[in-house]
Amino acid sequence: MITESRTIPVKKRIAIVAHDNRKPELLDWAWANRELLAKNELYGTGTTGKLLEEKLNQPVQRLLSGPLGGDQQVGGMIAEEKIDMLIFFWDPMSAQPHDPDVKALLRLCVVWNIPVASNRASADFLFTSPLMHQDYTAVQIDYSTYLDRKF
Ligand SMILES: O=C(CO)COP(=O)(O)O
Repeated sequence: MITESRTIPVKKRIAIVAHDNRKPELLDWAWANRELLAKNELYGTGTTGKLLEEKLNQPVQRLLSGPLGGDQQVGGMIAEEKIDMLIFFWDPMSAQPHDPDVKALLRLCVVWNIPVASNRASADFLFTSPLMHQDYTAVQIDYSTYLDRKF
């Protein structure tokens, strides 16, 4: 099943996303981790990206706002192997109008074996991993057998 691998470089391309109720928590976490964030390449959905850029005084490549397609853009970039890691503080207490997009993004992270943090503790564990400071070979599962079914 495992057919390929890809190298996640030292300088990681990190997508950062937060729903509105969790933006303060994300910004707190980002400030506490600003030194390591500065060594990596950041991408963000519209509003999250703007707030991060202001808070960190570091460039963040901004995509569309989540409900307007930003989550789907991040998912597309994951499928094109342009994102290495996702920090996504999603809201467990409120329904989102673009819930299918949120689910699709989280699904693609599993498909492409992308490390994901959805809360502060998991983000801390990722960011204190020695793998943050070295190349990492991530295996890639070959899901094509799922698609080869004969009907
Ligand atoms: O809705 C989002 C993720 O699902 C985030 O979008 P914004 O960063 O534009 O608020």
